[in-house]
Amino acid sequence: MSPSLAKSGERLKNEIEDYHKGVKYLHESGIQRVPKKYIFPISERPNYAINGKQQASKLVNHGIPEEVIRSMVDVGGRFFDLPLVEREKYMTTDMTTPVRYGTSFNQTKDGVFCWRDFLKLVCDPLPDVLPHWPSSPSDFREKTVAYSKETKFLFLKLVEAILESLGIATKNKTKIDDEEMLQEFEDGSQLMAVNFYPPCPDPDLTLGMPPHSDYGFLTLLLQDEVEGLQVKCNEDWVTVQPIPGAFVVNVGDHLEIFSNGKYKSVLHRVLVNSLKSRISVASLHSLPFNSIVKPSPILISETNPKRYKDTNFAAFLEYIKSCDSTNKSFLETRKLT
Ligand SMILES: O=C(O)CCC(=O)C(=O)O
Ligand SMILES: [Fe+2]
Repeated sequence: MSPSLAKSGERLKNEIEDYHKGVKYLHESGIQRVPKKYIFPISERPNYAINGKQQASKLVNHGIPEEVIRSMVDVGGRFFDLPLVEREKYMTTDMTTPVRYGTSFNQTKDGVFCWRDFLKLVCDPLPDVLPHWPSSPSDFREKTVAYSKETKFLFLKLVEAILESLGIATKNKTKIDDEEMLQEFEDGSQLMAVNFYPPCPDPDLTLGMPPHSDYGFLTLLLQDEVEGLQVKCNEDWVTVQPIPGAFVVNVGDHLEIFSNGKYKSVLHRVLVNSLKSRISVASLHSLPFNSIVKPSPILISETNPKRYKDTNFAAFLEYIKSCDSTNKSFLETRKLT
């Protein structure tokens, strides 16, 4: 934990407590919420610009209708506008529930809370999880289902491109193995995190999210027009400028393991600001929950030995329950020396 976070713990503790009692500046200060209407210039032609050397890429021209994207940000914002009695129905420390409303990064472990609330939704299998999702706002499920389906489809397109870039699958998917592999991703897990960062009275003293990498294969991240996301490039933190309607594609730990280190998961964090609230929607995709994630055997040879241990979700969940899971620390435990 950085000293500035620890300091924020002393300075902001009372304000944070007030915030989690549901008071929040947002309702009292009259600060304008995220504007709800944008124009999203997404052209028709798909153009998947994924480059093996990049860890986070912005994806435009992805073909997801602008209305689906706009509605997701809008309905996500309206969920966080609900009275606390409505939101707190979904508060739980049980990480295995299909819906979880909470705060900070890891609520049960963080000594100092980050300036972020979240709603996490397990998206598969949809018929099982949907009845657990919030029923308020009344259009929440409809809008979120549409968004989760579109992002899943986009994820599969990206996986095809990534497998091809690694020389694992062929372009025309003529091999049975290729189809089986893609099927596994199709049956894979999807978790959505809707993040809400209220205006913070002293943004220099805290963070919206601490430095971390996402555990999955890829994250499709949608941010509204308020900046805050930063990725670590060499020694610098670089702000990822929001482009309306574009996705930030973050490589997660599972892809780093699967590619035996050819793709590197991206370390990222979120800054907050004193003026505007911010919303982001992260769609985390990976293999099925019970699958073993391991370096692809096709990429392993005598000259290119296996660099990561096999892992699974259970190991990850155990880890985050017991340790501080920031700074790519889980991935470090998976490395073979
Ligand atoms: O709010 C953001 O831009 C990033 C959110 C994020 O990193 C996450 O949900 O894992
Ligand atoms: Fe993240």
